[in-house]
Amino acid sequence: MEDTKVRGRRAVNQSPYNYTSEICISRPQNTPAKELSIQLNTRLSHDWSILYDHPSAHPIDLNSVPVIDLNNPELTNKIGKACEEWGVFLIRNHGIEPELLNRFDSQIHRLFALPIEVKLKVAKTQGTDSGYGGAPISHLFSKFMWYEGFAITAGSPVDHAQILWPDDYSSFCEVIEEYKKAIIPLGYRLMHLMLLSLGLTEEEIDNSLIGDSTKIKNAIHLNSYPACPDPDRVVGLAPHTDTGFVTILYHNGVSGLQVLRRKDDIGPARWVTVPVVPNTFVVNICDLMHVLSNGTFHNVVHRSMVSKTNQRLSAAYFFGPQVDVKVGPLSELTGPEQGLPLYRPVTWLELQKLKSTLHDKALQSMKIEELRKGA
Ligand SMILES: O=C(O)CCC(=O)C(=O)O
Ligand SMILES: [Fe+2]
Repeated sequence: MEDTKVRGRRAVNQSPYNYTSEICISRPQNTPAKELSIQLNTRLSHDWSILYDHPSAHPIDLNSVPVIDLNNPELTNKIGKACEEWGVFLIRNHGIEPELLNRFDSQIHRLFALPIEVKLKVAKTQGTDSGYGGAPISHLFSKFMWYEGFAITAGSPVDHAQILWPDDYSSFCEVIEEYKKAIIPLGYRLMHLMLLSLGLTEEEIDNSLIGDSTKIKNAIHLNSYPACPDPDRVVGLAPHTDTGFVTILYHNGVSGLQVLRRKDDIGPARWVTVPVVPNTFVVNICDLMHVLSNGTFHNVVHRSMVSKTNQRLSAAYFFGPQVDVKVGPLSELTGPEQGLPLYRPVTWLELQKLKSTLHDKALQSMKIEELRKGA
């Protein structure tokens, strides 16, 4: 027993696996992959001490993440309530074929199963956000995460896929394309329902930026959390909120995602494990949807934990505004009767910059009340 623990601890303190995280932030444009890998391996620390910042909910906490059937006749209300109370919910009967999801899953698995030398050929370089690398939020934390990822931000991953699989890159690209085609309408449908639940009319939604697809942009992050010998001392993806409007998350059925439930009548703030329910996606409310809803929807803090025995794979599909689009509280939700706007408008890029310096205080700094105090 003791022996296993010591082995586990050593594995966590010394570079435990044969690939490296944090490639994206530290790889200067021309560093050879091998040299980079050596540099990173000497400074790895995956040992997190802040994991127990909030207690974990009892595993059978009855008050758990809502599961919403998209065929429910009360759908709009259910979605509105889940966005306000939880900022996260599962959706079933979403219309995406299990067969497509199986093929998507196999390709994610195939990607991360490649040897590290091959994956490093498509490592993100400074100033780019597509490709293989560490956690996109790694610059916010001093510890490394038990994570490797592959980001597809600008259209097709074909350039990278050709490098990864010179002889068979099309099966990866095709499935990514099919997945996007299926998930994009689902994202729009969910955002539409969210605005309906806030009381906007169909016409108001059509005239809002959610109704204008040229103003929306999206990206996929494929995530891998390998099995870890000492899972209680590492974190797969550290606590964060997503910055865009909405994230739709696919995962391979290995538990690990946790959301921070706010203090309520039942108890103090606590980490709640998102249940694994077959044939569902997880939907998260992100920062800019919180802003758009003038604070009504909860941008949920979440993190990923890792398993001792199973690799966890996930794919986050992010919907957000185009870089130059300013997002502020919807005018329909503010006024003499509803109240003043809580936030000044920002672009997605601006918010990302604020988060990289102010961390979880970024939204606070955009509060109009806060700005008045400072004036
Ligand atoms: O893998 C997960 O469960 C969560 C991923 C996530 O939060 C993200 O990609 O932003
Ligand atoms: Fe996230």
